[in-house]
Amino acid sequence: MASSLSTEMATTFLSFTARPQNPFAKIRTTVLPVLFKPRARNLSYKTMPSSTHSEFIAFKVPRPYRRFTASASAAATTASEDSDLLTKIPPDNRIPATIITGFLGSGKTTLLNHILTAEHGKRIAVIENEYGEVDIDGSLVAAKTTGAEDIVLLNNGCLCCTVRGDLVRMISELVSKKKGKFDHIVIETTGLANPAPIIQTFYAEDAIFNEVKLDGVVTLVDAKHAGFHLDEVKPKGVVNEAVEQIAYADRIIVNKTDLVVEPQVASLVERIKNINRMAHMKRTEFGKVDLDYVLGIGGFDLERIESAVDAKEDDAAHDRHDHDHDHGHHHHHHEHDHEHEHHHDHHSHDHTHDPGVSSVSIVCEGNLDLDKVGFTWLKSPDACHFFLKTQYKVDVRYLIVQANMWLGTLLMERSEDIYRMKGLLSVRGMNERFVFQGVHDIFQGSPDRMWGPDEPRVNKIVFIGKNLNGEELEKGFKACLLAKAEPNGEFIKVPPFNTSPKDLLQHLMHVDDAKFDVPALYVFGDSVVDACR
Ligand SMILES: Nc1nc2c(ncn2[C@@H]2O[C@H](COP(=O)(O)OP(=O)(O)OP(=O)(O)O)[C@@H](O)[C@H]2O)c(=O)[nH]1
Repeated sequence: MASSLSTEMATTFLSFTARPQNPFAKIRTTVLPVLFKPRARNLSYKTMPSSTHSEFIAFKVPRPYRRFTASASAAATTASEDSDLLTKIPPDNRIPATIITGFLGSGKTTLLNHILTAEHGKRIAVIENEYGEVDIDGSLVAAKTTGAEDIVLLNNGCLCCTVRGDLVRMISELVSKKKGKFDHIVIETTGLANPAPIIQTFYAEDAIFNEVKLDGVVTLVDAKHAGFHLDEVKPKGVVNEAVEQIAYADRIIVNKTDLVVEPQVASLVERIKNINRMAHMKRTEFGKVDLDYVLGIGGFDLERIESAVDAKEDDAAHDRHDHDHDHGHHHHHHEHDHEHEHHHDHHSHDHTHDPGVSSVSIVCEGNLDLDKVGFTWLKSPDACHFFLKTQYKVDVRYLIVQANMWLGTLLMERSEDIYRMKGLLSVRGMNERFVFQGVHDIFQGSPDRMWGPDEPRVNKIVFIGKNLNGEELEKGFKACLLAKAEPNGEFIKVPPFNTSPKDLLQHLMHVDDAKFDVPALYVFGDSVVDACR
């Protein structure tokens, strides 16, 4: 197998309600925020298939429900013991899947046909979601003579609610029966679908997660009618699908621009930006976009966080116009002073408490104190020693055990409201940028590339969600920044050596809580050990 187990370290995304057992080949340390929800105490686990995949996942619940979870698949390995783990990120070979969503009549099928008829060399499997008895879109889709490998599956019912299981089944079947015959899956939802549960399916269902990766959510917006749908006041507790579809998007296509005048589009664009400033946006007629705009987005890839936190409308001509309208709402702008002035930031965002769905972005320079922001890496030599005794090749620098403060608490208390978030952080003592992203209570974080020698260490976070209070978020975040004088911290390096998951468990069991703040753990491996105490 791979020469280094490090290349097998896996798994990042995990829902608190699901098991972390996905062997997709990425080197990651999963960082979980505090789990203080009752359901976090009902995590279910199962044995990892015996493989060389290895993962380590840690999170902690504060007392009295403190729970530390470590997960590692047992992996017999002859891995070299180098510590250069995080630079060896192997390709993610899972099949990418794109969700196309958008309100009724916004142009989803038109875009899909454009995708299917364009020359891109990809073999695409389509899952059509037709709500109701009659398969209308099915007959409209793939107007071209599709290649032999184009596969269209139809699902009657709404994928987002009643028949999510159907999606799992359809994708599983696709993978089991047609794997190798297609390169990409495109899922067209009904116009009334809320994308959240569909997105979550890709993380909550092992059968899918192990084979398919969510590439992105593309939302079509009808330039003529969207305003009306966005305005629609729903009864309490009922979501406005048009808003939700925009909020979860990685790409927003403002379609049917031929039907409206420019100022109308511009005002719609502003409105969309207030909901989602993370997504890239384009204006189109008949869904005519370059295909790489909608396929291969990497919307959920940590490697691509930067483009999301710096998102802007992709159409330069329209950017010009939009700048004229920039009144600081949700836009951030900052200048680098190149003196690494801590806490130096110039930014603005919505300082009002928006009860609807909106975006808040925080941009500021400075180093974060992980203890405060919500993560702690092991600082004591003992702790390093202990963790590096594993064969799991966890780089202790990134073994983040304690998740207890700002971000953790935020996610714990507000996960329902936080639809999506992405961030790029400068952490004390870490030479790499730390990137993270989340969808509700699914959270993923990892070190990314090194900071450049002259690169200002600027933190950027974008939240999209309900009831966001920009001022409060900013205050909470800034409280995590180190005081200016505080040194940049040092990593402790201890050479790793091997042990089995069981030994790891035993060791952890005897670790003093006070030292590690580890009240309990689970180890996943060839043998599952539940050591909750
Ligand atoms: N004028 C104009 N019409 C468009 C454009 N894009 C799509 N249409 C038309 O709008 C109608 C609806 O487009 P579809 O692609 O079926 O929309 P949809 O989102 O799939 O619709 P539902 O399946 O009902 O949710 C069709 O008649 C399209 O030809 C556009 O940019 N301009």
